[in-house]
Amino acid sequence: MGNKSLHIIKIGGNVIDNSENLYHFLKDFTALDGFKILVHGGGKVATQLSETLGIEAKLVDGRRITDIETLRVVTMVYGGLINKNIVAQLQRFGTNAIGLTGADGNLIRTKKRPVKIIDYGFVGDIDEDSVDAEGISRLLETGFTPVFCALTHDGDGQLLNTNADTIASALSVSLSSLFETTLIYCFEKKGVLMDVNDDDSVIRDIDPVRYEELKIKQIIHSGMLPKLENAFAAIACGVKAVVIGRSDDLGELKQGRPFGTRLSKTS
Ligand SMILES: Nc1ncnc2c1ncn2[C@@H]1O[C@H](COP(=O)(O)OP(=O)(O)O)[C@@H](O)[C@H]1O
Ligand SMILES: CC(=O)N[C@@H](CCC(=O)OP(=O)(O)O)C(=O)O
Repeated sequence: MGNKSLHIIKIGGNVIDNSENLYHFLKDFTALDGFKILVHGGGKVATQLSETLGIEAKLVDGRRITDIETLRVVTMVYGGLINKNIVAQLQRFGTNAIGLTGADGNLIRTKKRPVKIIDYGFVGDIDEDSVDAEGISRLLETGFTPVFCALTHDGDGQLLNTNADTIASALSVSLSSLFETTLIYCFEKKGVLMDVNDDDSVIRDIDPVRYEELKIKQIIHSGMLPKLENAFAAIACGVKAVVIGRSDDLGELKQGRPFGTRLSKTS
């Protein structure tokens, strides 16, 4: 593990969809010290545009079935609309952002998900060789702040749709060999909650044993399940810390105040 600190921060569709939240988040992101990478989703916006275009959005366990028409939509939405807007806003705040898919610079190469029971279409699965940590490190050292969207490629000319939480986790694992890496998942709630409707019920620490209990009691469900699977996979593979919290509260981190839910390897 390197001794330079790196924050990898992922924002989801609900943050991107709200221009005020996005503005505040990007301002706080700019204020964070050290090396930084931003990863964004945008599933909500892609679903909205698909429906406007008369293309039915199909998701199984939070993963989008990406046929050729849907791939065109997500390429426009993730790689174009959302990515370029975020980059332009970060430039306004003085962050020298560079917007990337995994195809750019061959930085994230994936394999099309094999068809088992479900055919996910043009969805890319990340493996241990997918991320070019050295290439990303060179960008960071040159002064750029990479902004990755949820698109990767197979090296054979095909763009693939890859879940943004998984990209953030894979980047953090791979870059842990070069940096002391913290992975932060930002979304619209204050953290992992005991009651999903009560923002004052943040669970401050979760280890794998507690996670299993919370799953059985169905306190954690839907989109939070793959997020936590990705998060635990990251800390098991050398990522220094994983935190899940509200995008609006990112400033608390800089102030050293409690922020969201922290995941730990053991209790
Ligand atoms: N215990 C929990 N605490 C907080 N959120 C939860 C919990 N269980 C399920 N969720 C759901 O998980 C969602 C976050 O996952 P997801 O929609 O995939 O996030 P993102 O916005 O990053 O894409 C929340 O909007 C919430 O509805
Ligand atoms: C394969 C797959 O499911 N890809 C995701 C990528 C976007 C994403 O992850 O967006 P959020 O973080 O906003 O959910 C999708 O198309 O929904």
